[in-house]
Amino acid sequence: MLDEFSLIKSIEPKEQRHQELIKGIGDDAAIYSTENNFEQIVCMDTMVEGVHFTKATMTPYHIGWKALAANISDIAAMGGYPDYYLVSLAMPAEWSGDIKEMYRGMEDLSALYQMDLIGGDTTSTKNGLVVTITAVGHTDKRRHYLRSSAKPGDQVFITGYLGESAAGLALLQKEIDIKDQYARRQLIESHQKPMPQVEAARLLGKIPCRYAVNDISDGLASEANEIAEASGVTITINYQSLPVSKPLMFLEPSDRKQFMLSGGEDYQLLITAPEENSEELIEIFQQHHINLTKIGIVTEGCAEVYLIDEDNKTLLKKSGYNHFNSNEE
Ligand SMILES: Nc1ncnc2c1ncn2[C@@H]1O[C@H](COP(=O)(O)OP(=O)(O)O)[C@@H](O)[C@H]1O
Ligand SMILES: Cc1ncc(C[n+]2csc(CCOP(=O)(O)OP(=O)(O)O)c2C)c(N)n1
Ligand SMILES: [Mg+2]
Ligand SMILES: [Mg+2]
Ligand SMILES: [Mg+2]
Repeated sequence: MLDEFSLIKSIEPKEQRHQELIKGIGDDAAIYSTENNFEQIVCMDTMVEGVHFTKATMTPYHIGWKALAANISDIAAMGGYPDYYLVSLAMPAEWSGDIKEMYRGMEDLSALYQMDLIGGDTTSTKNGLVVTITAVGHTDKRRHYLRSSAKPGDQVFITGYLGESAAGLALLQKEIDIKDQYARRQLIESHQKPMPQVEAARLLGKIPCRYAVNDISDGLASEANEIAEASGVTITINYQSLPVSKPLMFLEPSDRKQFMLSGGEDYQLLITAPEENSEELIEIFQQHHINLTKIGIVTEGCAEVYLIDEDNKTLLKKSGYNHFNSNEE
């Protein structure tokens, strides 16, 4: 069976029928131009019981919050602002009492951005809750950021911290243990209630230059490879440059490395930007108190990602989450 990414490649249409379409399949969201000064952004993400959550890892409130957060994150990764969303529920009868709470989770997050819930669909299913959200957003004309825009000489940045969500999941599934209650709470919250990086993405627009952006849903290794592939460049990441959040200091170094590189569901942004704009970029993020860290560089070469850790330089493969091939390392 084809893995997730090969399957998606195999269904990509051969022709494009609307000339307004700027990007269809192959980025975080689709984007097309309109007659006014905006571009429209549309995306869809699904959460499936047993794959994205279980009753032990997420409450109904968190399922609602996170399903919407994943979609808003894809809009942010295009440089956009979220406006509307639609919700499709495939629901086993046992979940009917929990749906109100799920919508409360969505409502609380959507209120932060003044988003409107404008529709959806409801069906029954025999096994497992499935929540699919379509989100609609916009960006100013030509202020969208594609995965294919990275160029040799660019620097690579990350917002926030990586690995917290995967560590939170490992705690919830009792695969690891941390005694410190504050650290536990923070990691579990990162897993259950992630914050999409809309403000960070919009801040990029204050320094108009060429950006490639991807949000981290499948893990840094995977998302960096996607930018490298789409842009036809080599990306080199320095492991020692990755910021380590305080709660992650409680982990074994090998677990920490695995979570930070391949954990996924952090919904932080991976960004490349020209070197000449980098200083200004770091400054404006500092002014707005949003974490932005330089973690690597873009060079000429084929679509590859390398990881430097102390004196070792190794190929960093797409080792993150892959539906149908989730044990790939
Ligand atoms: N079943 C599908 N049919 C058509 N397009 C799809 C399908 N699944 C994914 N895509 C498209 O493939 C691209 C990559 O999807 P995905 O890996 O889910 O991105 P992300 O990790 O940013 O959510 C997106 O453009 C998405 O819209
Ligand atoms: C119970 C449980 N097991 C495993 C995971 C880990 N996990 C599931 S899906 C996923 C990746 C993100 O989901 P995906 O459907 O690939 O979202 P997209 O990349 O399209 O945004 C991860 C890390 C989880 N969140 N919960
Ligand atoms: Mg994405
Ligand atoms: Mg997706
Ligand atoms: Mg994915």
